[in-house]
Amino acid sequence: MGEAVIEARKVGLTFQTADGPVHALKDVDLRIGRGEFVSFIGPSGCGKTTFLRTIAALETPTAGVLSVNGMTPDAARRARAYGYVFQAPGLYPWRTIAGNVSLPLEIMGFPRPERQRRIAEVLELVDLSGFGGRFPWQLSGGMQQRASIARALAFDADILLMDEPFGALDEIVRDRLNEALLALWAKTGKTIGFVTHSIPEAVYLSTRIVVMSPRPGRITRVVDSPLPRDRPLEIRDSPDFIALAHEVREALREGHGDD
Ligand SMILES: Nc1ncnc2c1ncn2[C@@H]1O[C@H](COP(=O)(O)OP(=O)(O)OP(=O)(O)O)[C@@H](O)[C@H]1O
Repeated sequence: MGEAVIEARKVGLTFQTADGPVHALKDVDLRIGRGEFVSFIGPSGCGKTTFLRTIAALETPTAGVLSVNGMTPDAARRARAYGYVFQAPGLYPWRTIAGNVSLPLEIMGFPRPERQRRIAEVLELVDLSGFGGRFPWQLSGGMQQRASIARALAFDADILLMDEPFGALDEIVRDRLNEALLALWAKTGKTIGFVTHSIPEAVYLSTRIVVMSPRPGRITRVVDSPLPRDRPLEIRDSPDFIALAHEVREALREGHGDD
């Protein structure tokens, strides 16, 4: 593995709630190298979202050390080290697609010509050229999610964090977006952290799959993918793909067994 972009050492996070402490993460050790595509998979409540949020400085670990591009997550956030894609597209209905993509650039003070150049570039990357003038409600769910990916790409961060971005979409659309995401990853060389509930999605997309288990949320297995980086959708019928999916399923089952 190359240079570490994200490094977690014994990271823990305990939420103090009215019902007592909730151990959302415990002893999470992980090193993500530049250009990797790492998926996080596990049952509901195992801390996948919480871990992604700690990387993005949206939560603060209560134990251990976490670094992003060699900085604290908070310093990395201020240095615009990553784009974040949420489960729902979260586009402003009163802004056009181009206007939504433009928003982070406006906040960061990019001059108008630079904003226009970047908007055109990222809309092309997600195959939405020609839709910049439309409003979110004029687009399908899959197109809206592509627009939210464009917004996360607009300021060209090296890291893309995605929390179940395709969970709400039907399978055909999801397949297409999975293919598009791999193409984008190949083209941009970004480091991607991706949360999913779907074994086939994790296996199709990832160079490594991190299997997590709840109570307390922890990593129970990290599975390296032997699949080539160039992956047509048909690869899902190959013996290597099926064996890998089986391995991830077994790891999920073992994690459950410890409860
Ligand atoms: N702000 C919070 N306050 C208290 N508890 C929280 C908070 N955020 C998350 N939790 C708890 O931490 C645990 C991990 O939650 P998290 O959302 O990270 O799980 P997840 O694996 O992403 O689940 P899902 O797949 O359902 O999204 C859960 O028990 C959850 O209830």
